[in-house]
Amino acid sequence: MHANYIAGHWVEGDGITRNINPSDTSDVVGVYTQATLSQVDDAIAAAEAAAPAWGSTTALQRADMLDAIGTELIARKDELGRLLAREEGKTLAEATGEAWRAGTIFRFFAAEAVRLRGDRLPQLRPGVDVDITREPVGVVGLITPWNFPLAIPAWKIAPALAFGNTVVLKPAELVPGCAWALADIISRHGVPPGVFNLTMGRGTVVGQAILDDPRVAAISFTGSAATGKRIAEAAMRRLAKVQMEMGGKNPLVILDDADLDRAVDCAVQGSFFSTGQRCTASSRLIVQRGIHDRFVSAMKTRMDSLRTDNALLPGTDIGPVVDARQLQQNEDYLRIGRDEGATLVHGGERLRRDTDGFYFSPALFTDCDNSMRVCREEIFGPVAAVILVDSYEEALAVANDTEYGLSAGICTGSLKHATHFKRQAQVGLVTVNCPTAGADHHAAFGGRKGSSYGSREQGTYAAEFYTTVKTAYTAP
Ligand SMILES: NC(=O)C1=CN([C@@H]2O[C@H](COP(=O)(O)OP(=O)(O)OC[C@H]3O[C@@H](n4cnc5c(N)ncnc54)[C@H](OP(=O)(O)O)[C@@H]3O)[C@@H](O)[C@H]2O)C=CC1
Ligand SMILES: O=C(O)CCC(=O)C(=O)O
Repeated sequence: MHANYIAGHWVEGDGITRNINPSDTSDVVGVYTQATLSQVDDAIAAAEAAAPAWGSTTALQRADMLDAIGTELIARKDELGRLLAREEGKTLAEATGEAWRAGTIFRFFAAEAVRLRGDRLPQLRPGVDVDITREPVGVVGLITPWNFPLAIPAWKIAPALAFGNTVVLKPAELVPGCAWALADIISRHGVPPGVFNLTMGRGTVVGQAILDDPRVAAISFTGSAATGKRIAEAAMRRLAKVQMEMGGKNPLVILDDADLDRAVDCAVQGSFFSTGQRCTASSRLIVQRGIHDRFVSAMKTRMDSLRTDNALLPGTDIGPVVDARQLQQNEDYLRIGRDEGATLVHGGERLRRDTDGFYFSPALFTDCDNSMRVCREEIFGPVAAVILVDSYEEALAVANDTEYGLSAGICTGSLKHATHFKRQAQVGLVTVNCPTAGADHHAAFGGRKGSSYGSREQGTYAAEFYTTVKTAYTAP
């Protein structure tokens, strides 16, 4: 049994989660405990008690610990990648890349800890100095989803600790293995008891208890828009600082002058890699008339060559869907799309493989209209909808006609259109001749409209959420 990590101790709760491999449902990755409400209370109390001392450590002390954690993650990327692929279903290559990415994130924030800057402003009143410094927020609650079980916890935990906060992490119940492995590594690199706590269990129980606790000063959440709204309401009720990264319905625009091979690469990677289970996935492919038929035909050819199979097998391009519920959701949207008049031109089938898993072939719809539900609602699976347009102007209008605003891409050879799109796309992340998915850890990550709320994650921008600004006037 894998236990929670609370106040520097491994503690068993009273329920269990069996972590099932979506590539092979007979494979139990591990058995994980679920925190009781009193254990969540203990974790928050420990984090609160540890906060003053941790906030007073030197930046170099914190940097050294984060660097050591990152170094271990990178050194063990193959083993951790295997664990991730087993519990979440990403291909081994993607999962190993994610383990490496988690390590580089810790190392990046190790350096950020010592780079945190303040300001000294000119005096306005004679003899009165004005300084601006950034201080830790206090106890932060981190609630994370299943689709990036190492990278997302890493990009929340690392800046939180770097800037002197203490942490209570609630990972998604579907993927406790990576969170537990991360806690195990953190516990062995000198982080004092109470500074980092892991409480596993259900969102509606453990997550809700963290959300509602007044000692938790800030909440960082990634997950669905529906849960995000509940998180926002709970945070607002008690005026907690909150940051939320939610869904997307991300457009990839393909203009007549695009390089066809590159456009197909971007679409296939963005729509189907990681089984389409990314908030940055390209789920709407907005294609200009002159290239439309060639693009659809080239997509079908490329999709024929994609192997959907066990995530651990070499040669697998697309792993399984994460669980039976998500598989059902994907299939429901295929039916909804067909009923609305879209044409399924490729994939969308449940597949049988040597092991019993949730296999679903990437699906491509054509003849889509942006008002259809498959073009408006996040499916969170390997399903892309092609929308035909006549001009760049129409493509931009369709791209922006969504309640979401996370990422948007354009494939074009035109500097004029690329430049205009970069400025006019109503999103937080815009790409030109690159997939809409796949963010770098040193750059700001987040969106607009219904996709995100609060300040940006990652890069130097993360300091905004994990610190609070203090202005000091001093007459020496
Ligand atoms: N944009 C994104 O990055 C993601 C979007 N999604 C979308 O969300 C759908 C459902 O996925 P799911 O994982 O259930 O997403 P959720 O939004 O339900 O879950 C995200 C996290 O929030 C937790 N949570 C759930 N309810 C509460 C609550 N009341 N209070 C506090 N925490 C809570 C979950 O816990 P637990 O699940 O352990 O109970 C999980 O840790 C997907 O089909 C997909 O459409 C999912 C993942 C990521
Ligand atoms: O595209 C990425 O690399 C990150 C995507 C992400 O954060 C998500 O899907 O939740």
